[in-house]
Amino acid sequence: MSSLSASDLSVKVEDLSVTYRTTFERVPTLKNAVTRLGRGQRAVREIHALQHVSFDVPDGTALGIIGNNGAGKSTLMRALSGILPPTEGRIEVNGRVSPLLSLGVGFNANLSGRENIVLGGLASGLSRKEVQDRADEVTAFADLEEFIDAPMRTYSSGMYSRLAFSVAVHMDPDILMIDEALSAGDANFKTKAAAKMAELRENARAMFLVSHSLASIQQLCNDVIWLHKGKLMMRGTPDDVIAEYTRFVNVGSSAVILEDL
Ligand SMILES: Nc1ncnc2c1ncn2[C@@H]1O[C@H](COP(=O)(O)OP(=O)(O)OP(=O)(O)O)[C@@H](O)[C@H]1O
Repeated sequence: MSSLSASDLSVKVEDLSVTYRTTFERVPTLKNAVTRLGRGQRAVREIHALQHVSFDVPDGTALGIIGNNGAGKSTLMRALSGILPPTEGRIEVNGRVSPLLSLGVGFNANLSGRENIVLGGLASGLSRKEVQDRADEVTAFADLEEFIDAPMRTYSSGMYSRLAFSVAVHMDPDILMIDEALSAGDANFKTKAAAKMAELRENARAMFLVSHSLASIQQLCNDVIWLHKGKLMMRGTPDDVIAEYTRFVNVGSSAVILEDL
């Protein structure tokens, strides 16, 4: 039985840890090489990308996720969207989550943009007909009419991101997950994307936004968590958390510098 109350919580994260295990070839030292006759040695490296993170997300929350490179933000988004199973702890999600295509998961570069729209839509739980009905709108929003039948490997990174964003926001998600969406595309697209997110915020149960632009976080979110080296450092209002984070990284409060974090 879920302990999540359908009426007021969209997401509950309890004691979540995610550990990546990678193996690598250890470079043999001369002595090792001689005694082990030059055989390479496999070693396992564990990366504790998230460590005992807990938080609740009430309906109506636009949650910003901030933190330095490698803090665990994308890992958290992957775990929330169900792509990555928790190593420990649990995640309860109440509603349909938008596909996380902007992370490079879900799109197949050998297929056309149009075929990838269908894949993304199916991944987010829509029927083929529902997705096909929206394909033109998705394409138009991404300004990709001319290119939509070309394989995605021929797209620029901006075109790729615009399509990812457009698919994510047109699938009527209950929970909208956006990773670095504001850095997708050019200035014109950024403005359009920000307006779309503000509109969706009204309808979606919750929104998660990972961004290095603290100005965007401040503008679009009403709640913020700050991750650092896999740990939850702080949860609070955008003003409070951004102030603490800025103090932590010791850059002062110049808006120009804030934008560059
Ligand atoms: N597939 C993976 N395999 C192994 N380690 C990984 C993998 N993905 C991420 N990591 C590691 O997990 C940690 C958290 O990475 P993550 O991408 O979640 O951080 P982030 O906060 O999103 O960073 P950024 O701001 O640079 O995007 C990092 O130490 C990273 O090297």
